Amino acid sequence: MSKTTSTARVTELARATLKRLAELHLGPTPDNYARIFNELAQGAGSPPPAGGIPPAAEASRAATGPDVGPAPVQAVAWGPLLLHLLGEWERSQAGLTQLQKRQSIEVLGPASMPAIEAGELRQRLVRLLTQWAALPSRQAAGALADAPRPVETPAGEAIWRQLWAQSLKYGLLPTFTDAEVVQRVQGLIALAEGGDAVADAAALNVQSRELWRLWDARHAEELAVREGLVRLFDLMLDNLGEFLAQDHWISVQMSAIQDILRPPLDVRRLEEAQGNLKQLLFRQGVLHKSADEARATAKELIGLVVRNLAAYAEHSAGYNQALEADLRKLETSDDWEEMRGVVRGILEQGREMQQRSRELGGQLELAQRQAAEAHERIQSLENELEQASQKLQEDPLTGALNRRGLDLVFTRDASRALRLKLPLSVALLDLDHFKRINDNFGHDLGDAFLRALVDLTRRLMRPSDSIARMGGEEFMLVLPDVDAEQAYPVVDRLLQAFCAQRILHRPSGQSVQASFSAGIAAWGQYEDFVSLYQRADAALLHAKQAGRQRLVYAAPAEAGGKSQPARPLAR
Ligand SMILES: Nc1nc2c(ncn2[C@@H]2O[C@H](COP(=O)(O)OP(=O)(O)OP(=O)(O)O)[C@@H](O)[C@H]2O)c(=O)[nH]1
Repeated sequence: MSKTTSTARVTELARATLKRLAELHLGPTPDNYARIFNELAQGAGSPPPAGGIPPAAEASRAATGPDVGPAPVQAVAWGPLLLHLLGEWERSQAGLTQLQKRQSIEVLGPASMPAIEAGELRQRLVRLLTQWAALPSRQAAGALADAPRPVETPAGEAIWRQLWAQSLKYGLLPTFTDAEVVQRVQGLIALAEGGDAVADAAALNVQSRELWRLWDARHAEELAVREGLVRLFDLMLDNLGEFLAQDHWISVQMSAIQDILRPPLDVRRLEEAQGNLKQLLFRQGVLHKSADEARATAKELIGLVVRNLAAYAEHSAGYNQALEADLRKLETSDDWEEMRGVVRGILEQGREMQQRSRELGGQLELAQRQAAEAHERIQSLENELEQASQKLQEDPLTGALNRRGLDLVFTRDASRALRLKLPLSVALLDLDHFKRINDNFGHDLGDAFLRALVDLTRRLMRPSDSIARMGGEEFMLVLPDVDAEQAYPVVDRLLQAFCAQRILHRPSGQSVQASFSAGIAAWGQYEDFVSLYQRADAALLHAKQAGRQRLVYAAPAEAGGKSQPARPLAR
């Protein structure tokens, strides 16, 4: 066997090894590589490579490339894509000449490449590589005959290098932050763009592979770390939230952060939510610190008063004892001089006591004033803190609770109902023909009706009742202490007041009226929220189907939470 033939075999074996690694979803580590290479070499009757991994192994997974077929084009990362391009460029596909490959790349439009958008370039590349990858290799598997290497023309080489440089510049470079990787990519772009084509081709090849290896290692590790962190963070929040459940504002923060972490993680949503949360946390942090300081001041004042009172009590106890002794002396003494001395002493001590109590009185008054101020400050800070926390639970348009707020309220009211064995009902409200109102009079008027409903609810219902916006024009009322029959007149009163209320549409001068339909459901003890919501929703649907502007009872929870033909009430 000639030296050239042996080298070609090893190269082919290396390529087959990489393919096998990819099929088995094994990482291209030296150990995995050596094991598979040996297996294939034994199968093909070739000796295992001497000196570890042969040069072709450096192609890593490029020989097979990423699974560009089924993955959405946007999801294909540039790194694997470019490696795939390298691999397919080097592979000899049956029925595809190197000239045809070069022509396909020319068609990608490298001449106008600077004008091509990165996404468009990626799409074109993916399409092309999918076609190339579908073609079998020119040699049958296991046949390790030499393949004639197509000869590169200088023009083809130039196009290839240009495509490579543009892909790196517009596709890969913007995705890196790591300084070392960025530097390497820039070096590679410079190499691909200029210089002596023939002399630099080998360097370009080697450096591209090195870059890929570096990128692959960093990327895989970074991904694993990020996923692990999110999981860890989520777990921590779960436990911390429970642990701190009694601290209302912290538990609200926890649920807000968990909302952000809920997949799919969308970068824009993540950044927006992080921004809001940061602001809120900062604000709450400041308020908390001020409240703590005010509390510490109040504590200090109380300590001062107690210390003064103790000193005063000690002193007055001493005064009383001295007074008793003087009085006894007065009773038993016949000596006028002695008696005068005793009386003088008593008067002196009395004056001292008076002075002391005046001082203490002044101190007490000051302390009392400061304590009252501190108390007021604590209260107002705590109110502000509460309001800041509530913002996280509020729908910004109407001021009704949002879904998170509803979760908290429902959990609170349901556990209270369970504890006190009291009923609890909900009503699911949906504005009628709301689209028509929006379409005819504009969204501002639509919004005004949404706010009007929430305002009316606040005016007409008990302070313990709550209203939450479920989304769009759908709201949920949570009514503690009432069953469905008792909830009916309450919701009916709201419906009548809402229908009677007209809102002026200034541009047309029309006064517009709206209505809603509702499904009323009594909570079955231990029933979960989803089942309660579904029953109320089924009743709401019946109310809509029966003509709107009406209330319908939901099927009882005992019926397994399944809706039954609803019982419309006379209206
Ligand atoms: N003004 C305003 N409109 C909204 C808001 N959220 C959702 N909507 C609109 O509410 C309308 C709801 O329309 P549909 O779901 O067809 O319901 P509908 O017209 O009320 O019909 P029925 O419920 O069957 O009586 C849509 O046009 C939404 O765009 C909002 O915050 N403000």
